[in-house]
Amino acid sequence: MNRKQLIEQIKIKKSFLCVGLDTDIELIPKFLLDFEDPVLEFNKRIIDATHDLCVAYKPNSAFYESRGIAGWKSLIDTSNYIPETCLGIIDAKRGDIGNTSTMYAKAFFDHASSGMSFDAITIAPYMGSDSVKPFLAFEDKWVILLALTSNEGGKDFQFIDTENGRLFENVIQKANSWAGNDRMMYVVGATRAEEFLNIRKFAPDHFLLVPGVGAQGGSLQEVCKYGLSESCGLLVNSSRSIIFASSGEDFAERAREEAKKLQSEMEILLEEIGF
Ligand SMILES: O=C(O)c1cc(=O)[nH]c(=O)n1[C@@H]1O[C@H](COP(=O)(O)O)[C@@H](O)[C@H]1O
Repeated sequence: MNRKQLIEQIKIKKSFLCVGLDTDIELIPKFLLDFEDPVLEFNKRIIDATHDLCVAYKPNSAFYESRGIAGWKSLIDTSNYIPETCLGIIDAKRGDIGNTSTMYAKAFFDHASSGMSFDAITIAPYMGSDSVKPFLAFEDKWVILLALTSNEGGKDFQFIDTENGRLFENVIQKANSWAGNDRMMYVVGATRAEEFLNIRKFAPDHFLLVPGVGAQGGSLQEVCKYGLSESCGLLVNSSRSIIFASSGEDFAERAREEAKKLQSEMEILLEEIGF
């Protein structure tokens, strides 16, 4: 899905919600354990219940890799179940020397090779340009670079002063020369709402992937106050607060209710900026 198509979906659905598929097999309703692939069954029902309310799904690969072969199979089958009207983001936080990055890119982007063809991948910037560019060599795919993360430890390095501002500002400025806003997004945690105004100086109309609303306590209103751009420019992710809203048989309906609450707030926020 390219930038134009993503913006179209945001307009159609009046939503910039990303549902995080952090599907912990220990937390899914017990009755699903009778299915051949309980995680896939869970994800399918979540997707069926929410796809008209969100514009992206983000499986976090840790929850799948941790289950070995069965987990990879759940991830592959989930990737192929994500509808075309939603951006498929694999949250893998990769990045390595060039030839290794190319293999990571093949793993998540090249359907003929791995059975998966996500639209976008989260990447750690620490190893620099030659660790990121192999992902950009795959046509029409997005890199979502970690800039300012939502966790407490994000402050350990990301706020260090450099001659080009703080390290996360430096990351954005540098990465802007690797690809435009049609191929590059940045991760900015919802718990850092006060920084959005500043980030928009460096990335005025880039899409920002914003995790941290819901279980981590970030505020959608605060993020939007400073973060919305003229093309919307936000994908706000929530994982646990949606997918684990109930541990009973009604989990998919409850997930829909939680997604609907966020979508309704988003609709108002989009209207306010005339989007
Ligand atoms: O790259 C991410 O998505 C990410 C970056 C970040 O700074 N903080 C963060 O929480 N995430 C991811 O976003 C999701 C947040 O999940 P919830 O806290 O359950 O909504 C998890 O998959 C995290 O790995």
